[in-house]
Amino acid sequence: MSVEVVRKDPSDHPSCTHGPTLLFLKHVGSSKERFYACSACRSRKDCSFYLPESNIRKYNKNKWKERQKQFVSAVNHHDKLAVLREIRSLPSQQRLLCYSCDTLLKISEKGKHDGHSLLETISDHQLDHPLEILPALEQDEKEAQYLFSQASVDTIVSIFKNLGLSNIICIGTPKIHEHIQNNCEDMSSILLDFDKRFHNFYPPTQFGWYNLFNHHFFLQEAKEVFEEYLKLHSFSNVTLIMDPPFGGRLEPISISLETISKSLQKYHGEEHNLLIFLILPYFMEPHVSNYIPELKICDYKVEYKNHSDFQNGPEGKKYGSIVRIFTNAELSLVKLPEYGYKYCKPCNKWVSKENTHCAKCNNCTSKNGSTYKHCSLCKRCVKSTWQHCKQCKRCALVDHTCKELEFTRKCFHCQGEGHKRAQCPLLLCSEISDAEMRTKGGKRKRKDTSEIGTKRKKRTKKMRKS
Ligand SMILES: C[S@@+](CC[C@H](N)C(=O)[O-])C[C@H]1O[C@@H](n2cnc3c(N)ncnc32)[C@H](O)[C@@H]1O
Ligand SMILES: [Zn+2]
Ligand SMILES: [Zn+2]
Ligand SMILES: [Zn+2]
Ligand SMILES: [Zn+2]
Ligand SMILES: [Zn+2]
Ligand SMILES: [Zn+2]
Repeated sequence: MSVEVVRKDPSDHPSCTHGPTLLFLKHVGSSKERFYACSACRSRKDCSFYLPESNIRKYNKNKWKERQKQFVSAVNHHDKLAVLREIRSLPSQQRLLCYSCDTLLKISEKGKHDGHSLLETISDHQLDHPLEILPALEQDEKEAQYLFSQASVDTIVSIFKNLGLSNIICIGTPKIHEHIQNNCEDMSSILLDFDKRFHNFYPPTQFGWYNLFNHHFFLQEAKEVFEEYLKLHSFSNVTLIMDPPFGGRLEPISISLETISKSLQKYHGEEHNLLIFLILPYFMEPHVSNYIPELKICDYKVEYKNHSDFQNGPEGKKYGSIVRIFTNAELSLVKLPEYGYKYCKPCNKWVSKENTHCAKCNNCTSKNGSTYKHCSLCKRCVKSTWQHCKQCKRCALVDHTCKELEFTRKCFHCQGEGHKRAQCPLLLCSEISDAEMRTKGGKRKRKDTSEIGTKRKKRTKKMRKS
């Protein structure tokens, strides 16, 4: 079974509470099913919308409009801003945050929040750094909020500075936004994120409640503010950085990026190209080349604070974080830290220090962060742990089963070439879940994350422990 997203602008699709739905195409054996489902929530317990394309006439637009209204009614950004201003005027001991109600409070209101989960005493620093007091949302089917390490934030911001980029659209990158707001006087940023808790801490000019899979703004005003941001800033120094939730689909992301790029061109001329920094695991490269071919992979290993697979050093994977930056910025100008990286003259770009230049391939060929070796029979570089197998006529792991390899030239799951099922980006989450189960000595069992509506175990707590 496999599920694809039909790559088209979703703005005329039926909407759930999270904006226009996506049209999915499910193959089961030789039969196909086309249906609309939520763009943001991969589990039906988070959003129940499901409508076969053939039943489109049964879509109850008014019912869903009403639900949308209700969904956003709890948020009035201007009221939240007024509360923030009042809270700022109080001494820190008189400030509270109610996690249960998702609101800042004065100490005099505490009685109304009896039994709620409260944070008492909030410093100015904490009000300016909400990520230090908001617990990361780690539900993989929805938010999957994994935060960059400070070293990665510093590197990314210094890449922007080197390129003369000073106005930054932060989509799903609250840490970059927070850093710029607090530390970079000569830069501006606007955060677009699905996490509505940021309404409590940023004014409408700095935060918009947004769904990146359908370019949907939950509040009309946020849409207007964003358009104004695009209008206001000169094209040459605007850039966009996006770190989508883990396992998020590239087809809809590529459409949202196109929409933003066109909007910017509308204001500043068609000759310009929006600079994009998209953060994804390295093995998404074939998919990125497919959907957003102008983005090239940069060797920088993006590190996260709260996910062990995305860390360098002893805590992380053997060869460091698996996450990279994909960008259409000129790679020769994307300068990486001297510690851990080097400039490769023939490639005219910065690469990880383990990545050796292969004269035969005329490239720095490592993908996973280890040093690769050239195989003259395969005529390409391969992982150093691989050896050429005469029977399979290709390089493979020393202990592979030859017969198995024959069947894995194409990915079993998405039928794509260039990776096997185990590396299939669409199965990424379940792959990690598998690895986890194996290390825990559990039985190997794979689940399909792209399967809409299947019940998936919450792994968030487990992941935090691992
Ligand atoms: C993997 S985290 C990235 C955080 C980033 N590494 C940082 O430190 O700033 C994904 C982010 O995307 C946001 N997000 C999740 N689903 C989203 C959606 N459908 N639209 C927009 N943002 C979304 C999450 O709230 C979270 O902030
Ligand atoms: Zn939905
Ligand atoms: Zn409360
Ligand atoms: Zn090179
Ligand atoms: Zn080579
Ligand atoms: Zn070989
Ligand atoms: Zn073999």
